[in-house]
Amino acid sequence: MSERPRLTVLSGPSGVGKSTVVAHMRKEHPEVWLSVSATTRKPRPGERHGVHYFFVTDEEMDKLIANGELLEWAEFAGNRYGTPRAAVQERLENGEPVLLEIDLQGARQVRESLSDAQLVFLAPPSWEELVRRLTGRGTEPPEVIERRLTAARTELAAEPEFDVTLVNTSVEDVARELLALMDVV
Ligand SMILES: Nc1ncnc2c1ncn2[C@@H]1O[C@H](COP(=O)(O)OP(=O)(O)OP(=O)(O)O)[C@@H](O)[C@H]1O
Ligand SMILES: Nc1nc2c(ncn2[C@@H]2O[C@H](COP(=O)(O)O)[C@@H](O)[C@H]2O)c(=O)[nH]1
Repeated sequence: MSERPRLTVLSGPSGVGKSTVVAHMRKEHPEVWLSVSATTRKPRPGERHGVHYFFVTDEEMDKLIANGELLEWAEFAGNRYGTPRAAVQERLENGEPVLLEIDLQGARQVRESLSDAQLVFLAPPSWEELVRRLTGRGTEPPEVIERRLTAARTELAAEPEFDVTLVNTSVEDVARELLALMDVV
């Protein structure tokens, strides 16, 4: 057992700013390793296979799940997402810090399988600001935004399950706090 948590989960409602915070953090600290998830979602403009996600078909996702290749997986707002197990295991065996950016269902599964994982909840400054960010991103049609906001109510209610809550008012501040929690700085 290590003295500090070696795997950190960053979770929080869709649109709260998880990817923005992680991108900011990794710009300054590219050594922080972020797991690349598999998803059945279609790529957004600018998203690249193997960089932002491994974009897979439903059949490929079925196989990943059936073969036990995912550390955790979940269905979120009509698509499936999962964390490839082997790459995470390899980093943990090398003693490298690992970061997962995943939804609440995935965070719960990680807590079950890796009891020393550190679960961090990213919260919006307000509900109105969350809606503004998710809508303002302009990547989803209104019906998908509605599904994500429905999920967000459940996710916000689960905040007490997490070890730490960070409120995403300032990307710079949250990125610094997350680095400190991961013991990178
Ligand atoms: N602190 C902040 N202040 C203002 N806007 C922010 C802040 N953090 C992120 N945003 C904006 O909010 C929008 C959503 O951010 P982002 O895509 O990072 O969210 P996410 O939590 O990763 O969403 P998802 O779970 O859907 O992938 C983006 O347009 C981003 O620029
Ligand atoms: N349980 C998992 N959730 C994941 C994973 N990768 C991403 N996510 C979460 O899905 C939603 C939607 O993501 P988006 O890119 O379509 O906006 C968001 O909460 C992500 O954090 C994963 O491997 N497992």
